[in-house]
Amino acid sequence: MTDTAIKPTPVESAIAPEISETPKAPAAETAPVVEAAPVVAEPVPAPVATPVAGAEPVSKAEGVTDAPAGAEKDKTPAAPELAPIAQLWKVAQENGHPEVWGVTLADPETHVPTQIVLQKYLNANDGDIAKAKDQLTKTLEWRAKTKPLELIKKAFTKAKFEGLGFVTVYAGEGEASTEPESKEVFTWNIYGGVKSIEETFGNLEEFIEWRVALMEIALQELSLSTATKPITAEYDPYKMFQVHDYKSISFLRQSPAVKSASGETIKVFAQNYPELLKEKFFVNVPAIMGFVYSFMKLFVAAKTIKKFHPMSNGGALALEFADSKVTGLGEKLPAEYGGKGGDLKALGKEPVLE
Ligand code: HEM
Repeated sequence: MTDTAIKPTPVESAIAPEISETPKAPAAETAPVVEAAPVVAEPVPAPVATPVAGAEPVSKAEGVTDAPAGAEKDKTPAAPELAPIAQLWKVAQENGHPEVWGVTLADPETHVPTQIVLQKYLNANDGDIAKAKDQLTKTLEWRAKTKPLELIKKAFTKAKFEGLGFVTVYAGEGEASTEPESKEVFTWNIYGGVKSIEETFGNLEEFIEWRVALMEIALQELSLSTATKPITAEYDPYKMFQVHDYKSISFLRQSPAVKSASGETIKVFAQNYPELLKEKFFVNVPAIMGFVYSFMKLFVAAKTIKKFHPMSNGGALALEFADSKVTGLGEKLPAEYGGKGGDLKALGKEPVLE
């Protein structure tokens, strides 16, 4: 990272008791990807091992498991177990909620977008199928209840949320292809722009709905529903960058409203949006507020924290993207983040405001 990265102040033990009211987020969003371990499932019909049409076949490690060792010794041959992805598909079918992240779920053997969604639940849980099933079930239940796609159309109060959240997409010159590597999706949270903590964070449910709407807009831009490349435990280009900008925050204490809004958002996102974060930058963090970083980290899974980059100078953000496959990504960012591109108000999408 750049030399603008600030060092968190070691105050965790001093503030640790404060967090007991908020449960620690599950290790979901950024669990390191490992090969999915073969899992013995209840006997069910064998999957049709057709490769995904028009795509690289899903490798055995993350998609297909052999019959359990010793099965052939049984007198009655055991029905072959389902591959982990097929088991997750069964969970989704049994649950009945038809979509996740804008993808209408279908048989992952032939439907790449569904393979991507289900594989992310496996990756988020280090290939642990029981945990992946549990997390997927909870997501399906949450989506059925929350109806996140409808929140994209819902109008939020301008006075509370205007200018606080944007989604931008940057594609390379002449790279407007369907390749996931040819574009980068960013969500921006300009929490430094909050005018009144009570207004923005006071109604927790409304804040979470607005935050979810922003995430769902970003997911639409990621366009998993048109994806053509299956992912594996090691390869997953369907992720986004997130930026929190704390420029000119006018309050130096974390109010209870901010604490519960951030705690609840972290929990909801870790549970329902796993494996969608590439890297997260916290910019314009006043040095005096380094302690907040230490505090926030207490809520977040260790694997997710590895993707966090606090920076005191927002103008240096563009330098962070020199390695991007999108040519000149840094230059495309708004000028206030060190690029030469249009500002967020001009280029970004916001949740609907009224
Ligand atoms: C006092 C003003 C602040 C407000 C209103 C605020 C607001 C929030 C909110 C609402 C979240 C929930 C997650 C999200 O929206 O993506 C969050 C997360 C977070 N904030 Fe802040 N924050 C403030 C200050 C800071 C400061 C100064 C830092 C230091 C870097 C910081 C670091 C973090 C971290 C590390 C997370 C966890 C992010 C995640 O799990 O993705 N916050 N903040």
